[in-house]
Amino acid sequence: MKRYQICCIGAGYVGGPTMSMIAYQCPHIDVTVVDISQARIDSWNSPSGDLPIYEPGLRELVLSVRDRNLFFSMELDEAIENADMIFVAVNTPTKMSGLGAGRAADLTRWELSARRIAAVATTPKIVVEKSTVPIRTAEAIASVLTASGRTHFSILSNPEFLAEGLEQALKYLLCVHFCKGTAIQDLQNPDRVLIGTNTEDPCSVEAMNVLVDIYSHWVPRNRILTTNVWSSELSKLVANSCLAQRVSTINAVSEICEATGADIDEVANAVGLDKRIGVKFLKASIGFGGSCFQKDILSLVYLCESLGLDEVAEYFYWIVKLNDHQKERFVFRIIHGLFNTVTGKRITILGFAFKKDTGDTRESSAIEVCRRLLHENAILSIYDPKVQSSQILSDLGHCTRLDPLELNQHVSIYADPYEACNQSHALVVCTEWDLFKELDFERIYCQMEKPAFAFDGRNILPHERMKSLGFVVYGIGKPLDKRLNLV
Ligand SMILES: NC(=O)c1ccc[n+]([C@@H]2O[C@H](COP(=O)([O-])OP(=O)(O)OC[C@H]3O[C@@H](n4cnc5c(N)ncnc54)[C@H](O)[C@@H]3O)[C@@H](O)[C@H]2O)c1
Ligand SMILES: O=c1ccn([C@@H]2O[C@H](COP(=O)(O)OP(=O)(O)O[C@H]3O[C@H](CO)[C@@H](O)[C@H](O)[C@H]3O)[C@@H](O)[C@H]2O)c(=O)[nH]1
Repeated sequence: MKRYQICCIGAGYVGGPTMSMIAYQCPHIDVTVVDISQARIDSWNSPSGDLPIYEPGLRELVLSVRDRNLFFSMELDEAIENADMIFVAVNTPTKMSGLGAGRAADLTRWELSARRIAAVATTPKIVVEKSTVPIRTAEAIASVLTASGRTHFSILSNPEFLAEGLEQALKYLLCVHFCKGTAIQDLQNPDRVLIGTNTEDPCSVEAMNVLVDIYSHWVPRNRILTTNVWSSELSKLVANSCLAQRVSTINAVSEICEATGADIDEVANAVGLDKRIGVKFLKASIGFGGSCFQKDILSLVYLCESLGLDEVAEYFYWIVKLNDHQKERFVFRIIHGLFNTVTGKRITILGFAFKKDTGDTRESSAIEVCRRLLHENAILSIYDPKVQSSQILSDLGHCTRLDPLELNQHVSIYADPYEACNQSHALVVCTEWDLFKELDFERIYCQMEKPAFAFDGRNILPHERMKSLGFVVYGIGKPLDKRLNLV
């Protein structure tokens, strides 16, 4: 009997991990992940397990199913034709030019994928929207797919809610055998899986049931929500906007704290203990990053503007504006703190990823902090335990437009945090890596120029201990150190 065949177009942060999980949980299904990037596919197939994405536990998961019922391939047409179900998990970044530039999601890759499916498929397919897309995309894609009239397509929306990094991604994706502790509990109880379909079309409902069955192999049935397609598409954008809105709210409050002497962690705790509010996503920071929040909020803003809902658009847009403001004011604190000039001063950047436990730098706040400091002629020493040097240089080259030679004169990347701190005027924490909490600050203090400054953009360092060693410490939303120059 022919085994059920799934194909996923897009072997990225979503396609790779989610398909690995389906393959692991459903050994009776063959899953083929395809991509146009040879480098990505080669990396997913790397014999040493040197995957294109760093995600704790992912390597073990992939190695346990790769070449059993999980395959990574460049043969798009073959995988599409063989598939019963096709997930589309290509990137949908913000448009950079043309109509809706800076707001609308760029659906070029999605449409290209749909056209490829339409051109190749000769047997009925279930097509699953895994990428985050604007509301009514499924409708547009249906027109592209059905135009050829060669076969039948059922289109489902199944937005992905996984968050990168250990705590969130593992809870959703990774299984009992690869991780221990609370992640197991969380894994067995993912918040929800959302499947949107055209409930008036019996074929679509049948397709939805097939997808529900697949998820039911490891997700409790009451956590699998089925809605109409538009609710599903909109829910994804709204979920990210709500999460980001919490971060922007607490970051706004952090500025009030600094102006008044209140402590942001105390306030967040007091507020979050109200069960109606909850403690999660109330950690003040240098601003949210990552490939999703800003892009998805802007997509929602664009939708509202297109619908003439200007006040609603403005409301959501302020989440992003506040985020930009938070990054800007963090850099101002550094410059003012260092006596209003950082020219020629060595500044150590601790962490470059957009959050801990990932090597992903997309929209990382560290990029903007570094860009502004480089603009002020600072010399940067950067350390991140997971981000490749080439990625850091590429991100900084892109945002500063400095050529590699100029960049090399201003930026050094270190594999050791202590070396990165040598002869530095200031430590700047951009990512909340756990290892930063455990550093030997006495040793670091001795290596640094005096006065030695620490600007903690994540409030993870031991501030009081560091102050007693002699550091001048700034924490987001923390009572200000009297030794900080606040002019
Ligand atoms: N990263 C996350 O944590 C996350 C979580 C939930 C949802 N999402 C959404 O999922 C989608 C994918 O995000 P990602 O982070 O995996 O992106 P990504 O950039 O990591 O991966 C996308 C992949 O698609 C490939 N691709 C692009 N066009 C293609 C085509 N025509 N044919 C074949 N392959 C093609 C690219 O080469 C790339 O490898 C986005 O819409 C994103 O908003 C991302
Ligand atoms: O209290 C908090 C929580 C988060 N952040 C920052 O917010 C950003 C996003 O964090 P997080 O949401 O944990 O990571 P993502 O991997 O971007 O995941 C988000 O974006 C994904 C892509 O759409 C969704 O699937 C997830 O549900 C959603 O959490 C990061 O820079 C975090 O440092 C804070 O500053 N304070």
